[in-house]
Amino acid sequence: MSIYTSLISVTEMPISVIHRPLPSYLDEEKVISLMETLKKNSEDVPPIDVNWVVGKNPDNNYYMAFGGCHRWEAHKRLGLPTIKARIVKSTPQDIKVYLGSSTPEFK
Ligand SMILES: Nc1ncnc2c1ncn2[C@@H]1O[C@H](COP(=O)(O)OP(=O)(O)OP(=O)(O)O)[C@@H](O)[C@H]1O
Repeated sequence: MSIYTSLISVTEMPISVIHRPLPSYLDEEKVISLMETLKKNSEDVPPIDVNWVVGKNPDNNYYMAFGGCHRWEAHKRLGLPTIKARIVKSTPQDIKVYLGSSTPEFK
């Protein structure tokens, strides 16, 4: 088994547990087009990347997404409860690349 299979997995995740700390800049036509694809051929829409950090307390799991803005918005507008996610096991240092000094404390 490759190391990657233990660190990365694709799953349907409840949208409500994923945090998106950065604002999305959206191309309206792309959002609408993605909504159509989700309705007709949802398998054509690949998973978004979700960074998973385990807190200092190992019971605390943090799920964060930085890209996939259009796919996220299309799911939200359709009222879908879950989104296909590629979960990437990450460290607070990985999150710092995106958030710098705004990186939260992972308790
Ligand atoms: N109707 C569609 N319009 C755009 N992309 C589509 C559509 N259907 C399937 N896709 C796929 O969905 C993915 C969209 O990725 P894309 O990088 O364009 O946007 P995003 O990642 O959701 O948003 P952003 O890049 O702004 O964070 C691509 O892999 C694309 O092939």
